[in-house]
Amino acid sequence: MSADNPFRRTKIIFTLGPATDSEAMLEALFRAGADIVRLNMAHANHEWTRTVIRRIRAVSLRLGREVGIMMDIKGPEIRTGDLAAPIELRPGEIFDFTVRGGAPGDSPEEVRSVGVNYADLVKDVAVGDTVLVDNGLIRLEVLARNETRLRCRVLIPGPLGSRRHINLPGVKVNLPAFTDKDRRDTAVGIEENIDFVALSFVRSAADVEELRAFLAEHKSHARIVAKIEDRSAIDNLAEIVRACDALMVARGDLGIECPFEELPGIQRRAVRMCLSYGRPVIVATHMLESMIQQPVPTRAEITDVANAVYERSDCVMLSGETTVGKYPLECVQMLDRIARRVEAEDDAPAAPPPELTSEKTKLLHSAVVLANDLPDSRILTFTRYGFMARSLAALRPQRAPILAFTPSIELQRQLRLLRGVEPYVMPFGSEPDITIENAIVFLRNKGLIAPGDKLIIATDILSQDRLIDAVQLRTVR
Ligand SMILES: Nc1ncnc2c1ncn2[C@@H]1O[C@H](COP(=O)(O)OP(=O)(O)O)[C@@H](O)[C@H]1O
Ligand SMILES: C=C(OP(=O)(O)O)C(=O)O
Repeated sequence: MSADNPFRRTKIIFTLGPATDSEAMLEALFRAGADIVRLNMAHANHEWTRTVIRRIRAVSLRLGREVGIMMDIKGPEIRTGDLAAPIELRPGEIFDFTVRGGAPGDSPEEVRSVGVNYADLVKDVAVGDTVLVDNGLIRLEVLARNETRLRCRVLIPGPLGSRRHINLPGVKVNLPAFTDKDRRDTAVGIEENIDFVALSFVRSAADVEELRAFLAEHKSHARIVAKIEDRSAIDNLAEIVRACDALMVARGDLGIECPFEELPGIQRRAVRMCLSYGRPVIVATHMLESMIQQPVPTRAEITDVANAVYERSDCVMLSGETTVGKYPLECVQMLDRIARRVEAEDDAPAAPPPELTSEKTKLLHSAVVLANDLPDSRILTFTRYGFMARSLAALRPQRAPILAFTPSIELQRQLRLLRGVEPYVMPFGSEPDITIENAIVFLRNKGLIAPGDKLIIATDILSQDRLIDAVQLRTVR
């Protein structure tokens, strides 16, 4: 397909923050092709959350481009508290992490300190252990501990800002998978009708099931994204992939919790496993990190993004680049540009399909085989619950986009996550044939198909009063 192909297959997620939460910036980012907005609940209060969700919906409506909203809840994540101003930690400095309101009274005047959101930190960590702060940028060694504080020595110094993430590699943290804060955050998300909940530090399938039960109890249809971030997630990868609706390779934390040289292999294995189970997969963090400060990425970053596209991930994700970065719009444009270019030249042979268990998925597989055989064809499908679109996306057609029609706006937003799927909202007609005809007229009016184009239509059709599964080949007239 040509480089001016209107359909980018790889989807773009960006994290919302002060750099991007204005109406004007949202509009620019949606026009640039952003598919999903992520809200990181480590940094968001409920008032801001509600305000920005409503703003996103209003801008979507105005532009006629519905995007998905992903609420990223923090799970068993340990963070430092708020600081009025960053503390510049010095090499060799003695520094306290305090819990249960301990210190400053508990610490001598010359020892500086910060609060931590996890009271049992002082129990889980032993003298001699390493504490890493802010994605591993700052390193401390534990010298002593009591009920209310950990006393440490700074080994690798740096500036300590507000709500910095603490990693304790190898330490089994005794926090629940789905915390009270997560429940409160998710309840707000459900009220505001979010499309995805991303659960941080998923350690087993049971963690995903706990969130699923909560969503069901609150009658939410939000899809669950399991973030794999540590060693237990890697050990239990297959069961987590089976339990979730999508996986996120959260490389920020993975690169700290596991030896960093293992990260490329872990990414490759996780993406392949998702493809083999037909689960969507997101590659996240540091994709364009240098663009937080600079308007152009490094060559290595360009290649990293391309690699995620070559691996056939569903989505690539931006974090600091769009929360606090100087060039958020340029970052989305850059991902768009790299993905389109790589997709245009990707002529790798079709990947082996995921295990096809039902007759219906076998039929859809035949539709994808046909599409791969017909240059410049498009797949059309009609989906009420997303099954058809998800199954087709999982089969990774090589070039043909999957144009998915649904009567549900919620489903349209959720389908934005899927590689190769372009979702459209359209009421369904009284008979499948009428719906297909309406879809073709819609696409022609939008200039998305032209006479002579081949359409492979995967849907059920009415035959002598019976609905039968069918794959049709039509040429646009
Ligand atoms: N809603 C927000 N409000 C203010 N700052 C934010 C927000 N979301 C993210 N940030 C800032 O952007 C940085 C990078 O974003 P992200 O990767 O989502 O966070 P983190 O690395 O803290 O998990 C954060 O460390 C934080 O300083
Ligand atoms: C996406 C990640 O999680 P967070 O930004 O929430 O720490 C990550 O660690 O890569």
